[in-house]
Amino acid sequence: MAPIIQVEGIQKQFDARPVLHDVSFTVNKGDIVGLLGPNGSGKTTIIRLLNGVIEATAGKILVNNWDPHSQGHEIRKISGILTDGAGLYHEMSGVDNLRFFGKLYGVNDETRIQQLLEDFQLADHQQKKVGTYSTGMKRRLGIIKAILHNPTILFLDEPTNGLDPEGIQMVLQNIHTLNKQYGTTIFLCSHILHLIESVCTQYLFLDHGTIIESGTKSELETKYIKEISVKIETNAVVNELNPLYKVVKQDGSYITFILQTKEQLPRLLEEILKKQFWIHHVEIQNRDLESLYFQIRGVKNEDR
Ligand SMILES: Nc1ncnc2c1ncn2[C@@H]1O[C@H](COP(=O)(O)OP(=O)(O)OP(=O)(O)O)[C@@H](O)[C@H]1O
Repeated sequence: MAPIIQVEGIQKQFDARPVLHDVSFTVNKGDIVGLLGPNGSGKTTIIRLLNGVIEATAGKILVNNWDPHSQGHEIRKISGILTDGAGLYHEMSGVDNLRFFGKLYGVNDETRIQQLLEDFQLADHQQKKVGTYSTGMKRRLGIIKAILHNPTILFLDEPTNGLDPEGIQMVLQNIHTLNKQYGTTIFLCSHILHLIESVCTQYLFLDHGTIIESGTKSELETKYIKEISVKIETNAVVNELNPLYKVVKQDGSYITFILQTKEQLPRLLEEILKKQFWIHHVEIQNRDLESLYFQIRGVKNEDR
């Protein structure tokens, strides 16, 4: 896949205070990239740099082969962006906001506007002033505004902030559909790791203004997760199992094992069943994105 975002040796200072140091990464067309990092690590700053809202102190950025600083208007034509305030006009109704931004993007498609209002369950509220909307409603309208012109690249800064579980599902579903149907490249940052885990294909880990790690979940798992912690609901008698499977906890019918490789898991399950014990539930505990996040940050902090 061809790269659509190329970032090389970016530095950014605000009032001589360095915020980003030597940030480099590439995003390929059609990827859904999650930029992860603690508060203040520079995620929003990166999104603003990619859109040409602010200028880098040093380094090179290309978005669809355009320089965001001198060709930001080109980038904005093919991209959608959702940021904290969403840039909505509070004195205007929801639908008028969309008509206004639609015109700016050259999209005068009332059918599309109405369809998106339906999809994000805002159709009944479209005539109300945006100032009267709840946080979640503003967020959903902001997302419609960002995707109205069917962008090639979508930048989402904390897209699920302020949304209820239904709203979160709506947004994640839409991200997925856009990517699958149109091959939209999506660059998002979020703190809610278990939510973005279901949509992202690649991750960038940012810490103190530096990308400390990147890759697919499977690449990162292979690199960082050395042991697998698995919790099994079973009536197995531990002494009757191969001692290779280390038991770290037993709580009623829940036994937690530590395995050295993922290949050991089917063997362990097979052994339990062969010995005529039952298994009701199996849960791998340390292979989720959150575990990876802490593992990576821990390892990198030790290296410092
Ligand atoms: N316009 C600005 N002027 C001065 N400092 C700024 C400006 N914008 C951001 N910063 C500083 O840059 C650092 C990175 O901010 P940024 O908003 O990019 O972090 P973030 O990772 O998005 O944080 P959060 O998770 O809290 O949204 C912070 O210390 C912030 O205070």
